[in-house]
Amino acid sequence: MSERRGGGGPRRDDRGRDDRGRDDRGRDGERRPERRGERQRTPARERSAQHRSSQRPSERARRTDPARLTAYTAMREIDAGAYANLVLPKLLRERRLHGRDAGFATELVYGATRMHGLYDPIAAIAADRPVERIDPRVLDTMRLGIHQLLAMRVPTHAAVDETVALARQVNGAGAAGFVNAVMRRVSERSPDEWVAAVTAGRDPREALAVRMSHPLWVVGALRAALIGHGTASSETADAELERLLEVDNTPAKVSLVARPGLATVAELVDAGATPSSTSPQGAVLPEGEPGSIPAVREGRAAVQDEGSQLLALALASAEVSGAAAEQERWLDLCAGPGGKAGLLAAIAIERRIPFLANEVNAQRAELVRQTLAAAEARAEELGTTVEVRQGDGREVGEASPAIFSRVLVDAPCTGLGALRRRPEARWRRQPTDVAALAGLQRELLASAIDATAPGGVIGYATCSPHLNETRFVVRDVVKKRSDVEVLDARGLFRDAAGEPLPRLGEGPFVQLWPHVHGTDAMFFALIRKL
Ligand SMILES: C[S@@+](CC[C@H](N)C(=O)[O-])C[C@H]1O[C@@H](n2cnc3c(N)ncnc32)[C@H](O)[C@@H]1O
Repeated sequence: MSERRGGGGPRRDDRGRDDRGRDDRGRDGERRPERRGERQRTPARERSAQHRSSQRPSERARRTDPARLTAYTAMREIDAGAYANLVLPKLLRERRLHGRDAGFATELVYGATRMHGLYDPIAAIAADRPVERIDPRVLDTMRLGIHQLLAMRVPTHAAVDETVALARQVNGAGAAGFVNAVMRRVSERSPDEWVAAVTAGRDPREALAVRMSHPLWVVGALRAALIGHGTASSETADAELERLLEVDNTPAKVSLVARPGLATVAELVDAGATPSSTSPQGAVLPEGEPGSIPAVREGRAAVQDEGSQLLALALASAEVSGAAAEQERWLDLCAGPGGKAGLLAAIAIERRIPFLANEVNAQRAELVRQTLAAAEARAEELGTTVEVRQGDGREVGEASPAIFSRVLVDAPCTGLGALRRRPEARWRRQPTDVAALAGLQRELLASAIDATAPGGVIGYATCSPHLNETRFVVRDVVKKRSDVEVLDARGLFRDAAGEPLPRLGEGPFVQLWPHVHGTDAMFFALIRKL
């Protein structure tokens, strides 16, 4: 699209650039005021000034509120590659937005980012042009407006007026007229009518992908995973898939873990959390900032998905025998940023077992050090060790063969099991990523097996249920070796009351699901070294 501004001076497209490609906008894309005397008024500027004076002052001065402006800035940064969960809290802090304003901006950014697979076709119909022909900045404004109109309880007039005010402020007056027309058209139909309009004529899988705002390849991969892990049959897969996609579009609750020996669930409950029914070490924070809880601030507790807690607890409770049992030593091969290492290290320390966390990336290794600081201090008190090492996990098996009793490989993966936490992730991942990670995942698992002492156990985990990152990796690595056996891991997954967790798949592996267990879709395989 090129919504040109009129007049004979430098023409500006709706990217805010003039004919010479100069950008006259600040970080928000907001127009910077010209310095006094910087430029003479051209006839066109004169006309524009006359036009402004015929506008109602309320219209002329109309600026949107800080929450919407912050949401727009976050959307632009996400478009440039930022992560929503990092950029938004930073902007909220910088702009001192708290409470309801912060909540509103968060809902706008997360909702508009997550749902633009549905909103873009709606925008295309309302704008009467493909979204590829709408400037990305203007499209972000529209996505925020459509989310308010179709998914939030913002009154229609406020959603339209505020979106137009935002467009005028950040996209320019020409674009604001265009946004106004699109918002009015969107407001003429109900959400259901829009879904019917954008899915008409599509095959059922594609219609589901658009309605649930997921890339088609992700929908296909998740359906295959539901069947391949034994969670659904081909008859029940579609209903199950729909529930899964719905939960992917629902903000995840804030789960906390009390690291054993450092904090207790009771301490988290005293701070306002409720005990988790899923994890014996877990609690759920209904509202408020986790960072305001002393145990979290001090690294004795942390924010952690209950699925991650369950698999760390499962690895810690698996039986080891032989040489591995004689001298226990634990390894987390791919530890960054340290969530599971934090829980495993705390358990190891209580049992006076040395713990090593390995991570290839220097920055992430530093995060692991920070995460384990409280555990390290406790280890010193109890005369044991917690170490962090930066290095390639693929080399550990050869460098330190057969010395660890329990090894976790929480492999780098596509993260398709944690889409509800990362609104932009579904749009960034590509089917080629799965193949690109395949070799690394196999090499890391093989190295972990080499590093494990006879009688020891290896836990292979991913936060993706994709069959190529889970079952097929384990199958391929195990079939090449005669020194391992796959164990049935299901019995090790127990809820907070100690009862077996239901619906873990057909075994021997465990596949957790957000719509079944309320956790991320974590995969876990338990392998014994013979
Ligand atoms: C899924 S994350 C691990 C998450 C972590 N276990 C936690 O709970 O916080 C995978 C990690 O593997 C690391 N990684 C990637 N390639 C690696 C390699 N060759 N050796 C060791 N770590 C690697 C990544 O940098 C990333 O930090």
